[in-house]
This record gives sequence, C-alpha cells and structure tokens, in this order.
Amino acid sequence: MSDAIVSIRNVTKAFPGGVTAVDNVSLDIAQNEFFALLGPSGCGKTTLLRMISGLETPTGGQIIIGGEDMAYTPPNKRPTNMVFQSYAVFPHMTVEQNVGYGLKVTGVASDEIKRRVGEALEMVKLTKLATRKPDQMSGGQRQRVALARALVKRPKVLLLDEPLSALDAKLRDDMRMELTRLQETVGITFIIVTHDQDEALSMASRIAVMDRGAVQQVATPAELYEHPKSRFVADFIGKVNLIDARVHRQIGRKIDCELKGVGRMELASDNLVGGQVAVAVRPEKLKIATAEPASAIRVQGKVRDVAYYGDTSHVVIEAADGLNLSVNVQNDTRLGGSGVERGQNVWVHWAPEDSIVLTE
Ligand SMILES: Nc1ncnc2c1ncn2[C@@H]1O[C@H](COP(=O)(O)OP(=O)(O)OP(=O)(O)O)[C@@H](O)[C@H]1O
Repeated sequence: MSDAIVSIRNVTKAFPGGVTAVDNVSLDIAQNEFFALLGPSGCGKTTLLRMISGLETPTGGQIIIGGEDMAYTPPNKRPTNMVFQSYAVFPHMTVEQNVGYGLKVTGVASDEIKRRVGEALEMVKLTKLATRKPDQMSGGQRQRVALARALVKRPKVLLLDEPLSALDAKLRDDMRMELTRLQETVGITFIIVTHDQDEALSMASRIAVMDRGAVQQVATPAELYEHPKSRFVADFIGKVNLIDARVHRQIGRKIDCELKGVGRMELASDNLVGGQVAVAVRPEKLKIATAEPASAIRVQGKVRDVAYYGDTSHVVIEAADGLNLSVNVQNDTRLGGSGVERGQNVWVHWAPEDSIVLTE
C-alpha cells in the first residue's frame, strides 16, 4: 500500500527465554485510519504496539513510519505518541499544565504552548476544566487529559494501549463515541490495542485479529463478521454456531457436504476443499419454527435453555448427534418474549447463503 503511514514488514519479537511474542507479522496501516489490533490475552498485540512506538525493539523485520525506517529512531524522535492504559497524569499540576508539560520540556515558546494547549483541550472538550487538578476530575475526564497530552505534540500516529479498560461500562460506551469523533476531527492515524471485540468493532475502520503472535485476518469490522476466514476469527468476533461438516465432493463453486446433526446439503464455497470443514452460522441468522418449515436447511430439536434480554432472547436448541444451536430471537411483546419455552420440540432453519464454510 503506497499511502501507508505505518508499514510493518516481517516483524518478529522473540523475548529471551523462548517466547516469540510477535511472529513474522506484516501489516500496512493507511493515513487517517482508526486501526485496531485485537486478540486474546498474550497474543502479542501490546508488544507489536510497543515496537511501533520504539519502546520495544524487534528481533527481526522492519518498521517504517512516514516512509522512514525506524530501526535507529528512539521513541521520542518518532512521529508517534502513546496513550497508556493507566493514563498517568501529574497530580500536582493543573489540566493545562499537564497538557503543556511535554511541550515545555522540549523548549517550545510559552505563547505557542498556550495556543496549542488551548486547541488540544478543545479537541477533548476540557476547555472549562483547564485550571482543575486531576484529583478533582472523574476517570473519564482524566482519560481525556491523557489524550490531550498526547495530541498536543501533533503526532502523525496516536498509539492507544487498552485506553478504555480502566473506565466503568457506561463511561466506556461514551468514550468509544468520543474517540471515534476525535479521530475524525483531528485526522491523525489511531492504532488501538484491545482484547474487547465490541470495542474494536464499534470504533475501528479496520481490524487485525491476532492469535499466538500472528495476524489471522485483517479486514473491516463488517467483513470480519460476515466473512471470517477461520474458525478462530469466526469464534472471536461475535457469537457463532460452528458445525462440523464432511465434504463429499466439489461441484463447481459449491460443495456437497454432510453437516453433523443436520444432514447432507450443497453449500457455496470458493475454495476447493476436501475432508473436514466447519460451517459457521451466526445466531441471528437462525430461525425457530413450531411446524416443519420449507427451508432447505432445517433440523429438529428440543429447547434446552431460554435467556431473556429485553429486546432479544438467546435460545439454545439441542438437536441430534450432540449438536447445540444458539439462536438469537427478536422478542415479540404479544408473546411475552421469544414464544418458545424450555423442553418444547421445535424446528431450526436457515438460508444456505448464511452458512460460511471454513477450511481453517
Ligand atoms: N518483557 C517480556 N519478556 C518476556 N516475555 C514477554 C515480555 N513481554 C511480553 N512477553 C510475553 O509475550 C507474549 C505476548 O505478550 P503481549 O503483552 O504482547 O500480549 P497481549 O496480547 O498484549 O496480552 P494482554 O492483553 O494480556 O496484555 C506473552 O506470552 C507475554 O508473556
């Protein structure tokens, strides 16, 4: 990608003692993207972010930012700035002193500091609190001080390490929207590390899903959800039913396959596959019927569990061969919920095009 602001090329980080935290990762992040590194604990996402910032040195590969190889560039000379999880701010300084501190120590003139601090506080909507001390502020406000402190230096790339993890659930939702708005307004590339898929899906323009040091898939949130490339990604992004299937033969761009507990059918699959595959179906694509439906894919089962969540219910249906299917049902107020109850015999059906064939 020619307009990449950050280009990660075959980057590896092997720590002494035999842990390869990042294993031959290549990624291009474009100017102005809101990019998320997403994966379970220990997958290497923080190590990758720290290598972009210069706090950690790769043991292999290259990191290029703004067209320049960063191999010999220390963190403070890079066009990046990092906002840490704990968002440490100086308790004895006011908000504006905190935000201006980084500029002061690098010798920026005081009237320019004043102007840039003013701009940064405006960006994070803290102008009115400029003279407060951090202990007179909420967690969310302190987080904004930390953001302003990073933005005031005008980095080309802002690196955010789990920036919302210290906030409570309600505040986290508000800050997600704030961060998205902020990124759009300032036009700086944001790279965020998170283990929270909702956070990544709701904020990022593109996501790299990582597992065990490697990137499994890079795509937009919708592509990841609708077209996961592997069982790992399908399972990590949202909820999914994964059904084991055996492929009998390929017929053009379809496969003739046997889904465990469901039966034999033809499904679209671009890849020529053989042997065992998994078929992924999202819970909201499954439908429940009390009489036998006409759909090509249908299976009989017994309702094992119903959990009510207000607008939706989560229903688990046990079919043959130990197959359990999770179904998301839109609740109907006239039925007082999902309309089915535990122990009831029902049919589950879905459209063939909602089946995703996974070979990995
Ligand atoms: N300084 C270090 N020395 C040795 N091993 C390390 C070091 N830092 C990280 N690791 C190991 O590298 C692997 C990746 O760690 P990393 O912190 O990048 O993962 P992560 O995906 O960010 O996880 P988390 O969400 O838990 O922070 C882990 O196995 C971790 O124990």
